[in-house]
Amino acid sequence: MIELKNVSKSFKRINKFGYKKFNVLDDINIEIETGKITAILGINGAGKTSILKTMAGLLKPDMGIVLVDGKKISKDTYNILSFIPDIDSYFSGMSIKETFEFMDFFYKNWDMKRAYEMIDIFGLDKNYIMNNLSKGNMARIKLIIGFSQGAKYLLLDEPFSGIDFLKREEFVGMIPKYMDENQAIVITTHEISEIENIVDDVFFVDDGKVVLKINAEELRELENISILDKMREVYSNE
Ligand SMILES: Nc1ncnc2c1ncn2[C@@H]1O[C@H](COP(=O)(O)OP(=O)(O)OP(=O)(O)O)[C@@H](O)[C@H]1O
Repeated sequence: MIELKNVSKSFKRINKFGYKKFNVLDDINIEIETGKITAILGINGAGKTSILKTMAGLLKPDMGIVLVDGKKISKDTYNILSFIPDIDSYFSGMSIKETFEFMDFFYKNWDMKRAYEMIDIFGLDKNYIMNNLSKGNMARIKLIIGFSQGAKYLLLDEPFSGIDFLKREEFVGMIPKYMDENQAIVITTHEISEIENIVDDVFFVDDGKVVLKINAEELRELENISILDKMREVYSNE
């Protein structure tokens, strides 16, 4: 389990009066359970990426605590967390094959068989050069890298940006297909409709706060409404 307990983080922002502190994360409490796909949902600037970076140990909270399997983030926890960022900054001059070889060297649990299986499914060629990839193919490679690192916790920041409408269903379907039961996947998104069918827990984030947590199954059973409807309800009450 990943636990964020009373996590707060602020940055300084410059304005005409000088610097002003503003809260990016404000007393966040989140639990990520294994065997589940969890979505962190919110509009632009809500704090989704900051939450993911905090889970990955890349952003240090000013207050509160982050526990991964009951332990504070350390070198040991890095091996069980895989953070796939929104930006495409991978190894620009390398081919896909060379990128995989680099990953194999770097990550002790790298699964080369899985990586090649996934590029076949996506119809990619291992000799493609990374910086020539289209946005959609880069998104696919990032998903492959995430799933092949063999990490228990896979943190995917906006994984669907760049994937066109027609291919999204196939792409989204790969996530539960490749997920192990003792793994947990966290996805940030502002478009819940595309993952509505695969997600278990959803944390609605607004202005650095968790404003609602729902379980997708319970929502369907108890309220008989979709997550998208719930999202409209939450954000229209502002
Ligand atoms: N290092 C930083 N320094 C200053 N401000 C930051 C920093 N990182 C994030 N912010 C600000 O914190 C707020 C939340 O950013 P964050 O990237 O977490 O939001 P988000 O929900 O992921 O947004 P988006 O959907 O646009 O990616 C934004 O206002 C952003 O400008």
